[in-house]
Amino acid sequence: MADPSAFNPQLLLSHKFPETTYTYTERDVAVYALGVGACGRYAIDTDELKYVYHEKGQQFIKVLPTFSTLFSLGSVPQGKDLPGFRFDPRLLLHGQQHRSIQASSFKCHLSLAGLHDKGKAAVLEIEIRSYEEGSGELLSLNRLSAFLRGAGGFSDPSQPFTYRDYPANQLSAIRVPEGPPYAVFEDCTQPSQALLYRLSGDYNPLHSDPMFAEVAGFPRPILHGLCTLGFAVRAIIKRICRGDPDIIKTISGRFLLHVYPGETLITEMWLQDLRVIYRVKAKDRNLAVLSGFVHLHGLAASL
Ligand SMILES: CCCCCCC/C=C/C(=O)SCCNC(=O)CCNC(=O)[C@H](O)C(C)(C)COP(=O)(O)OP(=O)(O)OC[C@H]1O[C@@H](n2cnc3c(N)ncnc32)[C@H](O)[C@@H]1OP(=O)(O)O
Repeated sequence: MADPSAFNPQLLLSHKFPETTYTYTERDVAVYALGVGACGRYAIDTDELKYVYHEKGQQFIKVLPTFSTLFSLGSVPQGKDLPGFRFDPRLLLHGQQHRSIQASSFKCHLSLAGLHDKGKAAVLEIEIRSYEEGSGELLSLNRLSAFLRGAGGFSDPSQPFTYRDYPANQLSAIRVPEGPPYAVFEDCTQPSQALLYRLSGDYNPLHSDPMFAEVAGFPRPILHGLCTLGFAVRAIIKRICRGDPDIIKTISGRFLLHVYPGETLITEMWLQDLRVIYRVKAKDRNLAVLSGFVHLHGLAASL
């Protein structure tokens, strides 16, 4: 449990994060796509080759919509306490992710979007708004929740501390429909998936170091949550968007259970107007590992 005397809500809520810049190249885009399994089963997959190769040159490759989730990770204070709030970074798990957006250099503004005392854990929400340099146009909004095991219990249990600065209808916990899914897609992660994904910038040893993973409570390194999310959204682009990534508008997901690199993932999809509810299961364990929803700009012509 957290030490309640270390908790200072005023200090925490008034904390200003430094502005950061995120810059990327076509190479980063392609490395990311490979990291989330694009062309993993079939190197000349016509739906996916465009994320890593274009016959006219690399500047023409397509950017996966989940690429923008990377803007958040470079700028969040991983492995550090925040002013007025203490936690053990080794016990941190990515809990949720929400993003709405595409350009090559951004200014990223971080802010604290929420903090909740769940007793056994604290849920810390961080919002990252990415703006185009020069015009200042808002290009992407990411909100991530970190589930900080062992950092709860910092407030009065009869009135646990809870703070959120965004509308409740943006929360991603979702009820999966009872009926059969509209579409299903099965894909294999590789045993080396996390080692490849980390090259996109998330070097947390939880995903690569067996000793670190053990301290965090896992028999071996686990997959990055955002890698699993990348697999899920690729499945939706394939099955619902008929290969067109630009149809994706917003993405939300809650990480329900860890995934081991090498596991086969089954993504089930339910279509409700312009919303896709999805659930990802680890096939061999038959357990749900991620669920959420995606909003679409429209439906693919062939649906
Ligand atoms: C400073 C921020 C830096 C962030 C950097 C991100 C670095 C990335 C790391 C990773 O990628 S880790 C790998 C991906 N994540 C995972 O594998 C996590 C998978 N999920 C789980 O293991 C579990 O769901 C959990 C998060 C351990 C929670 O399970 P548990 O059984 O302990 O919780 P519950 O008893 O069900 O719920 C308690 C309480 O918390 C709320 N809650 C539950 N899950 C989440 C979640 N995923 N996100 C946010 N909140 C969650 C839940 O609603 C309960 O609240 P109440 O309903 O009681 O109010």
